[in-house]
Amino acid sequence: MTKEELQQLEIRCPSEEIKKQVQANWDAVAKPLDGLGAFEALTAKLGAALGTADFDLTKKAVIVMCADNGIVAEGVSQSGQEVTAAVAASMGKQASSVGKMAKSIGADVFPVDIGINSTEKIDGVLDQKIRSGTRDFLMEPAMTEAETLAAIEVGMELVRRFKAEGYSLLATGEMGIGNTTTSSAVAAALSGCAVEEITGRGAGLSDAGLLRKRQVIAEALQKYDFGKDETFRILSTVGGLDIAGLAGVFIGGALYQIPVVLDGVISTVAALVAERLVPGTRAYMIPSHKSKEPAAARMLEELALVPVIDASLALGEGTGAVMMFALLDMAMTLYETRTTFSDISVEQYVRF
Ligand SMILES: O=C(O)c1ccc[n+]([C@@H]2O[C@H](COP(=O)([O-])O)[C@@H](O)[C@H]2O)c1
Ligand SMILES: Cc1cc2nc[nH]c2cc1C
Repeated sequence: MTKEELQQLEIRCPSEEIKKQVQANWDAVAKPLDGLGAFEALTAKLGAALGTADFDLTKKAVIVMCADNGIVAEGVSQSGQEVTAAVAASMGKQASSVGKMAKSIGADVFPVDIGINSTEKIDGVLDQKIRSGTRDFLMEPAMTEAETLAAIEVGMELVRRFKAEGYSLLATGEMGIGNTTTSSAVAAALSGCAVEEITGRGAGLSDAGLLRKRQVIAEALQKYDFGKDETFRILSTVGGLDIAGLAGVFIGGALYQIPVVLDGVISTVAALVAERLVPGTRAYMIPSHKSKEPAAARMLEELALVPVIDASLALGEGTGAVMMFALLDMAMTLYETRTTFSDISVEQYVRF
């Protein structure tokens, strides 16, 4: 796929009719009108994306893009790149946080090596490595155009494959030391927001570390002098293989009409990248939580998506998205087994 082919992809609009039908089904449930709040609108969005008001969300999976970031050499994270491979290995055994949470609700986790800085194959992790970590973006662009496109295609292809395997809802997750630096840099460039406003402590940084992280991002943004609409150049220059892969997952979700749940700041930045590259993609996005990292709220605003969980989560891996899976499961139980006003012989409430 070339950059031009990517930007010419056309996204089908989800059906407004089905959205209305789901809302009508909710209105028939014996409960106050709009009683389930955002979950009514979100399930209507899910039905519309899936093309039916009788949808089933039983088969769910999280795609976790694992990759390293050359910018870690600049002292922007508390640990070194070796931690990415260690956590990915734990994920491959379903022993990391996301594996445990997903198991509790019967969702599947697919960790993907899209760019871990190691030459070893990791058990339980899909090998889709584009390269062993990106370049240090303070010195040179993190990725080439070809690497960026290849990572986007990995994400798109995984969605195609999981749809064929019968999944009806996917979520995004990631693991990669340094990826809150790449995400903050992309977020600042896409939004024009000040670096100090958008950059947080990631997995845990001292005051001096945070100062350094902000300096590094500010220096890079000055060096590359992006325009806000240069999405692809921003992604390949200061982004990462995980962000590009996740952007591919969102684009694949829209193309193959499978809704995709956002997770934390990295995933939310990837979502905005996807929407800017292929407009219309956001119609297939389901927000989950507002990460503690300040860039997340800003990106959600740009996407006009309102998350239902606000719990200062800052874990990544897709954990917040899996929490959302659990909440959606509860809403779906009510929807699928609905007890209606007519079941209890009460006249249905009308909308004014
Ligand atoms: O999801 C989030 O919002 C989030 C916020 C802070 C940290 N993280 C996770 O922490 C790692 C990145 O932290 P850092 O400090 O190395 O940039 C990466 O593996 C992320 O999954 C994730
Ligand atoms: C241990 C650890 C686990 C993680 N999971 C996601 N990001 C992480 C960062 C660290 C450091």
